Amino acid sequence: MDAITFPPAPTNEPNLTYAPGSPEREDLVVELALLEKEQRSFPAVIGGEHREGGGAEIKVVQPHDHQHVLGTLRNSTTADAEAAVKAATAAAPDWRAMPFDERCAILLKAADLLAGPWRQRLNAATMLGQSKTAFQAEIDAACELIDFWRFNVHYAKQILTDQPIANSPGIWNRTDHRPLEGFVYAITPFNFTAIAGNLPTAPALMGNTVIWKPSPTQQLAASLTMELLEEAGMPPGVINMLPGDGLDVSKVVMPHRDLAGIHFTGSTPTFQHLWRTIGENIQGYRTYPRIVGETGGKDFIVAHPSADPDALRVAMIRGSFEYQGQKCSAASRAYVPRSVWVKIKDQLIADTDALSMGDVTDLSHFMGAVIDERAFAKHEKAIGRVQGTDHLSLLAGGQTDDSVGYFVRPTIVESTDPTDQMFSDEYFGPILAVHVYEDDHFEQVVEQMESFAPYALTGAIIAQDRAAIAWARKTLRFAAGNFYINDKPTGAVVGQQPFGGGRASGTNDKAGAAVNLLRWTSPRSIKETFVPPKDHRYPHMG
Ligand SMILES: NC(=O)c1ccc[n+]([C@@H]2O[C@H](COP(=O)([O-])OP(=O)(O)OC[C@H]3O[C@@H](n4cnc5c(N)ncnc54)[C@H](O)[C@@H]3O)[C@@H](O)[C@H]2O)c1
Ligand SMILES: N[C@@H](CCC=O)C(=O)O
Repeated sequence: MDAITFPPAPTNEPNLTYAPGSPEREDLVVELALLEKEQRSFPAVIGGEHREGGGAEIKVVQPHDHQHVLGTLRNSTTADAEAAVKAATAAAPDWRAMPFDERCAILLKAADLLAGPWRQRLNAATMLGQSKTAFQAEIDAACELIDFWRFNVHYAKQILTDQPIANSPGIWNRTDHRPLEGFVYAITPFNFTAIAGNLPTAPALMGNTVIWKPSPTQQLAASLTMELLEEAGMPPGVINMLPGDGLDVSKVVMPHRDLAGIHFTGSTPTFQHLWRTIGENIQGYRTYPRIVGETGGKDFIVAHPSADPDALRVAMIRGSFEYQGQKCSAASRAYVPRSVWVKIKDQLIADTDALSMGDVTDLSHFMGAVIDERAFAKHEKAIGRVQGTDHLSLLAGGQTDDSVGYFVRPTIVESTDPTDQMFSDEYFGPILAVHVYEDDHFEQVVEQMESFAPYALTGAIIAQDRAAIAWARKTLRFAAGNFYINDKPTGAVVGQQPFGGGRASGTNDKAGAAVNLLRWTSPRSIKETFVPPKDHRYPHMG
């Protein structure tokens, strides 16, 4: 008989520092050298079998050194997708019948493997493939992914133990937290190894089988994550990974009768396309697919005249330029009162111009390159527009160079017009738009920016005045799913600041939290009557 058990209580994985001379730095350098030398092929994983996709070849390169090829993948075809659906369907009965504790143990083992022997391999892959610095790789590929796996086990257990609180005499009520009927399609972005690892495993933990389509530019770390999960004991067919652009995969998977949910993180247009496709196919599904998507942002920092100037300056630099601004949470618009602006402007520009950028295997850099040619071109265009626009002035950065890697200098643009597109459009890179306002216009500025952008992901208020903080917290209640007071708007920690946003930023089903895991269950209410009535007549009938 199964005992009632309690998995180990989760705590956040501590960040290692990679300071010169530290053992983690030495291990990381070794892994970087190994992975740089390898030229891998990245196969699909279908029903536990590793096999080359049948479509066009895509080279996976280092963004900061785009002639350096890390490996190649082949676009997955419709035939690959059909095989993956078959494998996910075949694996489902055994996986959902597997005791919950065993499913938990697989993810807890994966977390321990990542905290130990796999840590520097996945960090190195994330640095080389996604151009993250050692620190940015550590907080993502190591700590956040470990936290997702450990905290999800804790929250899943909470869900299973959530049972009806009332039972009429002679009756026992129970809730059966079933997995969904069908498979889940997990589609993941380039920018976070942790998100890529969480999106397929969260539904799997709840007993679902999954088709996972990672981003081609994150494929190195995605393939290693898949290997790690296999080592942790994830059975064949539970998570089926299909590399490539996903276009042919979606042709098969999106209209499939057994599509039970999509777990997506990426841009708003892609998510809206997927949602529309589900709408167009709505009559063909066995059950209504769950749609969970976390998408774009136009994240803000608003400073009040009482703001601490140094706190503001550091929040602007770190919040906007860490990982080249390629976090959905990155600050890309700031509203600063003139009295504070005059105190920080020169230092802010000097600090920004001094940020070192380059090959991330040189650990002295603050930043690497943007992810690919498309992102580079988008930034060149946005910066090019500044020169010809009267109300915009370039204060820092603006230089771009793609001769070796896709480098875009951290850029600050001042705009006298808070309705410029720089305050509404997501560029997803190192460009910060600043609007300087007169000190007595704080409330008008906040009311204007509250809904000027369509997004509502992250935002920050920097202020010392408690009444101003309280007012901003209330006025900006729906402007951000993650709201920070006197801090940068990036760096949410699992279990501490559950992450996700509303409006055009997504369905706000907080990653790494119970509300997210609930979306992958379909509860069944069970009522048992111990001594059923034997007479159909009611007492009032006499
Ligand atoms: N809110 C969040 O939690 C969060 C987190 C990370 C990134 N993001 C957002 O992600 C975006 C950047 O990531 P990106 O460039 O990888 O986004 P993207 O939308 O270009 O791609 C996301 C994923 O969707 C895939 N895709 C695109 N079309 C598809 C289709 N028809 N069928 C199947 N798959 C398809 C891509 O290959 C990739 O795997 C930004 O907008 C950023 O704000 C949001
Ligand atoms: N959760 C991350 C952002 C993820 C999106 O890219 C943060 O809070 O900075």
